[in-house]
Amino acid sequence: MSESVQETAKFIVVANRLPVDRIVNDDSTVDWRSSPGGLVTALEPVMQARGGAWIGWHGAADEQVEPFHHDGYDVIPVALSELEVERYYEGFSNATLWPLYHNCIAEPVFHREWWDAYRRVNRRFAQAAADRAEHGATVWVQDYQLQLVPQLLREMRPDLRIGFFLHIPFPPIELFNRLPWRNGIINGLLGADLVGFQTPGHGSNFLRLARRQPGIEGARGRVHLSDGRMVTAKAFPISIDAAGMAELANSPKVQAEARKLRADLGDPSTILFGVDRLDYSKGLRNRVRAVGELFDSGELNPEEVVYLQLATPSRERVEEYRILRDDIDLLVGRINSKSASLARSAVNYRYTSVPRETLTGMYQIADVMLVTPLLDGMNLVAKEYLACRSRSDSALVLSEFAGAALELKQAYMVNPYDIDGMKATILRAVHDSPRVKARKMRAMRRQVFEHDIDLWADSFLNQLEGE
Ligand SMILES: O=P(O)(O)OC[C@H]1O[C@H](O[C@H]2O[C@H](CO)[C@@H](O)[C@H](O)[C@H]2O)[C@H](O)[C@@H](O)[C@@H]1O
Ligand SMILES: O=c1ccn([C@@H]2O[C@H](COP(=O)(O)OP(=O)(O)O)[C@@H](O)[C@H]2O)c(=O)[nH]1
Repeated sequence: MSESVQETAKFIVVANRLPVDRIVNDDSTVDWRSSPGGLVTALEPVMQARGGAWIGWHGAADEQVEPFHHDGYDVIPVALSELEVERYYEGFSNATLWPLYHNCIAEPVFHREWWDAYRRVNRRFAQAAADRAEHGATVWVQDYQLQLVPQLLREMRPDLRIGFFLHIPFPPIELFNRLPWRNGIINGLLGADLVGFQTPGHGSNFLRLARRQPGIEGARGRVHLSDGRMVTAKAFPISIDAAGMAELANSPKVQAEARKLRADLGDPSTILFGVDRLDYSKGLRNRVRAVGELFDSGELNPEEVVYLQLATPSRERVEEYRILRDDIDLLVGRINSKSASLARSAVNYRYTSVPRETLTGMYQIADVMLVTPLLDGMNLVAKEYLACRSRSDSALVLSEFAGAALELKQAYMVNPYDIDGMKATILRAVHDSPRVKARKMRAMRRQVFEHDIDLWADSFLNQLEGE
């Protein structure tokens, strides 16, 4: 395969994020770092297998970066100004749409200038795809930051096959209809031939709204537009490269890392583990409270049990995320000040991201994995744990409001709003017999290995290309 960047591509992914972030250091030197979040984890192996071009923002403001070749595909950076980062990314995407689509856990903020920036930036992404696509190419647009791209791209290039996948929940009509620009968003999405969702419920919410648009009729997962086009909406639950992760987990390097991590934590008899972007949708406040109360009451003994929680920095300039960071610092500090032995802390909390090998090592030492979002499109962390941890005496505590809960039915299921219920379930996950845990793990691991990222990409793209 050629190592130089191609002028055009017959397969293109368009996402707000590129797989790598450009970091400009204080001394003006430049580093590239792996981008945060599950979207990148999921799409990287798809691009490595298929080749083509990935169009996205490189994570730094006011910087023009030339296209480059990376891991078997072309990376086409789209530039954003500082004001666009503020209004399109932090504003409309992450202070309007993100809370609105996550059940208004935080109050969505509506500003007309943010919407204007969102439209302008969506047009830039659509233009970049139109310029790069071969005649008849397949273009796969990703996520809530780019919901206008399908329609804009179709106007520019009617010859293309256009797919769209939403990684986060699509809200019920009563919430979506608060959005002053709701028709713009629905029409934007209807520019695609196929719109994919994480769960059937999200797809039905979208179809109900689409059918209310003038001139649109629909039945059985499809809508017919007045121009004769047909748009299909369907669930395609996203997944991970399960075999690749298992291989990494079993490598001598990660095994050694796991042993060292366990020793560094003081070799406790039980390790509870959580890893999340520091986002209010992930339910960290309630999770930390629940575990803290278990330490307080002595139901978990801090001499024997450690709770390791990694929170990866996310959207740090958005108000709600700053407040959350302070809240978690405070909660963890309180627990440790009460229950810490001199030798080690009950809660080992790290506000950082870690290399893939280290994270894999952490999954390996986690006796009980805590995944308790208030609402989550899918949650790949739950699936990664299952792929990496082959020991049968393991337990996954999972929120019923994560998309993953529809597939991982044998998990220790919790309502993350019910702190007492969560405490009882965590204790069950710690104390259940190895036989009970083994049965659950076997069934869930089978599900993850049989429904991996290749199956996700193939099902979506085969359907799109057959439409
Ligand atoms: O790009 P950021 O603003 O730093 O945020 C990171 C990503 O977060 C979201 O991830 C979602 O996608 C996952 C994979 O489908 C899914 O498991 C998870 O439930 C979602 O929250 C966001 O949707 C991405 O666009 C961001 O890149
Ligand atoms: O230090 C870290 C912490 C997390 N992750 C990855 O971030 C992704 C989180 O995806 P998920 O779907 O659980 O949630 P999102 O952050 O996308 O909402 C997973 O693939 C993790 O392996 C990572 O690469 N480094």
